[in-house]
Amino acid sequence: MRYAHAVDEVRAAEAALMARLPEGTLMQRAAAGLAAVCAQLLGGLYGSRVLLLVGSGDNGGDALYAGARLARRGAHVTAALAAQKTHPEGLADFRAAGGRVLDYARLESLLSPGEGSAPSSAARRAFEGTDLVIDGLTGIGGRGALRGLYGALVRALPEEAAVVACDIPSGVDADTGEVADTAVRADVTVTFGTLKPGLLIDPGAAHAGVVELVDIGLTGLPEPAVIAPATADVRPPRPEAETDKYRRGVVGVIAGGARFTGAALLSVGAALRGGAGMVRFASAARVVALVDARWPETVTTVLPEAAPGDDTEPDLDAVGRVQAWVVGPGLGVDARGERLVKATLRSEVPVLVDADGLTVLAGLPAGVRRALLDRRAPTLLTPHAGELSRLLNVGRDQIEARRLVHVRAAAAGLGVTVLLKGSTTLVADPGGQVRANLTGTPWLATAGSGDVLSGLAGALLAQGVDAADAGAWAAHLHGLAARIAAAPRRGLAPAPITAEDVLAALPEAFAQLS
Ligand SMILES: NC(=O)C1=CN([C@@H]2O[C@H](COP(=O)(O)OP(=O)(O)OC[C@H]3O[C@@H](n4cnc5c(N)ncnc54)[C@H](O)[C@@H]3O)[C@@H](O)[C@H]2O)[C@@H](O)CC1
Ligand SMILES: Nc1ncnc2c1ncn2[C@@H]1O[C@H](COP(=O)(O)OP(=O)(O)O)[C@@H](O)[C@H]1O
Ligand SMILES: [K+]
Repeated sequence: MRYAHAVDEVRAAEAALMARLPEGTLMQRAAAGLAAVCAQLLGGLYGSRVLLLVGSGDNGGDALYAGARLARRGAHVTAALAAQKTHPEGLADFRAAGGRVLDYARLESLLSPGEGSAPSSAARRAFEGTDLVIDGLTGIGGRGALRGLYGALVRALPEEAAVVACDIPSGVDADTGEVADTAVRADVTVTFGTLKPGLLIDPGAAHAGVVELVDIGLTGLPEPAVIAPATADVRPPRPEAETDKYRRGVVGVIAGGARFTGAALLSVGAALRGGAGMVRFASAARVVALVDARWPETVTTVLPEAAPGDDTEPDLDAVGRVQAWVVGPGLGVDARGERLVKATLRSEVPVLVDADGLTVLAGLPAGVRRALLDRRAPTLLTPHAGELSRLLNVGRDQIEARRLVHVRAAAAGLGVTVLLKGSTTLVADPGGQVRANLTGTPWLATAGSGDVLSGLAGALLAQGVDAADAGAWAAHLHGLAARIAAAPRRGLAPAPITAEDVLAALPEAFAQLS
């Protein structure tokens, strides 16, 4: 499990620890860890060229002390001072170690705009041949878009240099992962004491690269703001010797309609491979016929088409008993879809609402929606940013830029567990606990892969897994399966995949859990 704590909590824990330790101890621990990672990346230090980006705060102090350590071991280190005033003791130590200083005035003239917004050729020349950049512009104190020389300096960095960010890539909001404008793109981020949420959530996570945690002795941290399960933390139930198909859990899938049939096939397939003892499927005759043909192990029910004007509730008892419902993939957003979503939510078992089911929910009057979601059994909604945008009435771009805020708002506002899909999948429960998913690949952004996720999570719900774990574990397995499908053998470059490929790789993803 990886744990990420909010900035305020980190500061409080640091303050308590600093009060017990000689001054400067924590910064030395941080700098030692940072320098060790840089030395490892560089291989040989002798003759290597290192550039420090030094901001006005303690993040710059870490970079200066780390730079001094590398200089003492033979590296040529230059500190670009991007603020008029930088950490004085760190700077003194850096100079004493033989580091070269590019002071603020000189840096400012190097960065003075060349043609258009491109970095001036003077800055390009000055930074040419850099092997490694250490980014110490802003850490947990960074707020908003990079100001002053910071942005121009980041844009002028040589592309070929490796970049190590100190604590968090500058320009990324440590609490949320939001990026207002220019931000450092790091190969490695060396973070101190605990992870910060912005390292786990896009767009920040994509800027952080590999995250290395350095122990600085921080203790007494409260509950993390975000947790990210590792593969070892994903523990779906395993059948006991004397189990039977009913005891393992039966999942009911209601999916597909007049327009879409593929979603039903994918969702049912994933439910079957997700470890439930049985899958029941109910839909229109045409969809049922397809499911029967593709997945003969499914127990299917044809739901009678309602006559126009007939608004009687569908009879879910006719489908048989289930331990969880999945409703929505390819369902359609017409009156029939609405009646089916309402019927499942009125049941007393866990319900996962996905895809068209979510659009139906978004279209209901707020009071009706609230009453439907006010249920005792767990409810898990699995929107992508577009679906969440309809539920919250917030622009899709806003949701993608500020995932954490919006997934929390949705879970708290609707009183249910919400899994927000996308480049970072987040699962929030109404109490504010958030899980971030660490697996997956951008190749997963392919039509139908969400339907696989819903079937898989539904199967976990039917096996008695709580909504937050069902969502987080399903996302983890789904991401593992996608990686296996995209690069089936070690050393192969990832290739395009289909949702069917993800479905086919689910057994191997489960096998990786043991
Ligand atoms: N507090 C501690 O005990 C420790 C802190 N450490 C380091 O200290 C960092 C925090 O240091 P600080 O609190 O000084 O904060 P930072 O160094 O992260 O940033 C604060 C400074 O950056 C400026 N700034 C903020 N946003 C900016 C923006 N968008 N554009 C331009 N300038 C901006 C502020 O005006 C302020 O001067 C941590 O991230 C970590 O690297 C480590 O040494 C470990 C111990
Ligand atoms: N950039 C990305 N990187 C990794 N995973 C992604 C990315 N974009 C989307 N995904 C994942 O792909 C799946 C797409 O699901 P969804 O949007 O519901 O598509 P569909 O409705 O076509 O099935 C989700 O699991 C989502 O988290
Ligand atoms: K930084």
